Amino acid sequence: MFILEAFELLGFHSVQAMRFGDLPVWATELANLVREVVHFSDYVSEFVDIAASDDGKNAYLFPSKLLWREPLFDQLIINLYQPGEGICAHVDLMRFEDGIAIVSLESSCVMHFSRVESDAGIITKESEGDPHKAKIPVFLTPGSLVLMWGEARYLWKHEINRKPGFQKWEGKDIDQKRRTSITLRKLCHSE
Ligand SMILES: O=C(O)CCC(=O)C(=O)O
Ligand SMILES: [Fe+2]
Repeated sequence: MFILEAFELLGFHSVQAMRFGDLPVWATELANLVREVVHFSDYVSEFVDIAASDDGKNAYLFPSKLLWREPLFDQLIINLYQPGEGICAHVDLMRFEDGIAIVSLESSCVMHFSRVESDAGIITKESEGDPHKAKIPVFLTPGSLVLMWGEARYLWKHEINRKPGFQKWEGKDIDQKRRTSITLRKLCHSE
């Protein structure tokens, strides 16, 4: 992928690059791909874990009012993490609208989700008796797409702790390499 090569040529290590407004052509293409994947998710629904809609009648990866907004995204962040580097638990800033996409590249990793509210109830077996500690692990391989909207965007924090001992999947340590992520969001515009 050319962005990664460009970073290498420039000798970047840990980097965060941000872009607002009109996205570069490749990012617009990426956003179109996200839209296409979601739109045609019916075809792959048996392979992916699709969240139920608010009314429970339909299932979708992104609600259609978000999917068909224009533009879908107008802000871009590229994060480049060296082995051991990650991102602390957070909810994305409220200046961004609902509906956030993250493309995860290079090193596989585990992203953990935890409830913002401590009294949210029991979430996993492990958390029984202590919902404050509930963390839901999500394994991201190169090319994984994370879509956050509704509860996942507002009521859950996400984090990637790549400090030694924290990146395990199925009992094994994940081999830590450089990781790059591309986050696509839409800024809230005052009416
Ligand atoms: O690197 C990631 O996958 C997460 C990035 C993120 O959460 C953010 O930029 O807000
Ligand atoms: Fe985030």
